[in-house]
This record gives sequence, C-alpha cells and structure tokens, in this order.
Amino acid sequence: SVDDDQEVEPLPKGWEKRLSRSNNREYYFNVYNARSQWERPVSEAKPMDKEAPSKVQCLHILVKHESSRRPSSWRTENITRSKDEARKILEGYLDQLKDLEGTELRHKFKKIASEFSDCSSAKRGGDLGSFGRGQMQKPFEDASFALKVGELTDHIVDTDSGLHIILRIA
Ligand SMILES: O=C(N[C@H](Cc1nc2ccccc2[nH]1)C(=O)O)c1cc2ccccc2s1
Repeated sequence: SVDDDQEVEPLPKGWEKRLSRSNNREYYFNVYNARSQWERPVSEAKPMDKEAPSKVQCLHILVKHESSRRPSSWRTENITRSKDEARKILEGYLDQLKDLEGTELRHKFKKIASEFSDCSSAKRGGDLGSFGRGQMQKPFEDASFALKVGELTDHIVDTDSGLHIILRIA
C-alpha cells in the first residue's frame, strides 16, 4: 500500500494528479512539458522542462467559408458565408472567451465548439485529441505548439479548411 503520508502530502510543484479514463487509474501530469507518468513524482517539475513538447492536445472552433476546401459540415450542407463573415463570427467568440481562464474558459469553449464549430470534432466539444508535429495543417500545428497549456490563441488561424481559434488543454 502507498506510504500513508504520501497520500496527504501535497504534490511537488508543477505536477497535477489526473485520472486516466481508460483504466480508471491516477496518473501525474507535468504541466511544463505536458508529459504524464504513473509514478507519483517526488521532485518539482522545472519550468526549464518547457522544452518543445512532442505532442499537444487542443480544442478548436472552426468556421468554414465559401473558399474552404470542403465548404460543408454537420451544421450546414452548403456553406456560402464569405471569409470576412467567418472572421467576424470568430472574433465574436474570441471576445466571449478572451477574459476567461481555466475551467470556465474550457467549459465555455466546449459549449461554443459543440454548437457552432464546422468541424466534426464539434461532437467532442472541439477536442482533437493529442497530436504531434506533421499531423495537422501547418498553420494549425504552429499555432497549437506555440501555445502554453491552458492558453487560447489571441488571433485567428487560417487553414485550407477555414478559420480557427484554438485552446491548448495538454
Ligand atoms: O479534419 C477534421 N475535420 C475537418 C475540418 C478540420 N480541418 C482542420 C484542420 C486543422 C485542425 C482541425 C481541423 N478540422 C472537417 O470536418 O471537415 C478533423 C476532425 C476530427 C475529429 C476528431 C479528432 C480529430 C479530427 S481532425
């Protein structure tokens, strides 16, 4: 059994305790480099751990427009809005989100994504899961990897799919 006082002792700085959904086990998340481990950490996670993360997990809200690669989505069979109109819509979402933080930001972001994102990930609150470099369109990848955990893009990201805002959650 785990040494009792470890149970009540606070975690070393820079670590968060999380629950793995797949096997209902607790694991530990290094908030600086987004790495996870099963073993309870004994030493502080260091900010210099902030080396380039190999993978990130992000939520996004996509607003497609008439020149999107596939101007169709679960919401709208034939998307005809202009790119400018799409930008204005996303700027409106950014205004609603930019002063929020933490759980409140994540919940509001997921709510908007699930109702309005033109990506099929809308069904998962905009959650794309974890991805490494080389998996997503380059502008999206660069914007995602430039974010710290918990951070929202302060600008709109333009890809062949349409216009996005991104929230990094891991
Ligand atoms: O490419 C997708 N969806 C496209 C729109 C789109 N284009 C993207 C470009 C970069 C990042 C996310 C993007 N989503 C669509 O529905 O037309 C993905 C949907 C999902 C759903 C779950 C997890 C990953 C993904 S990637």
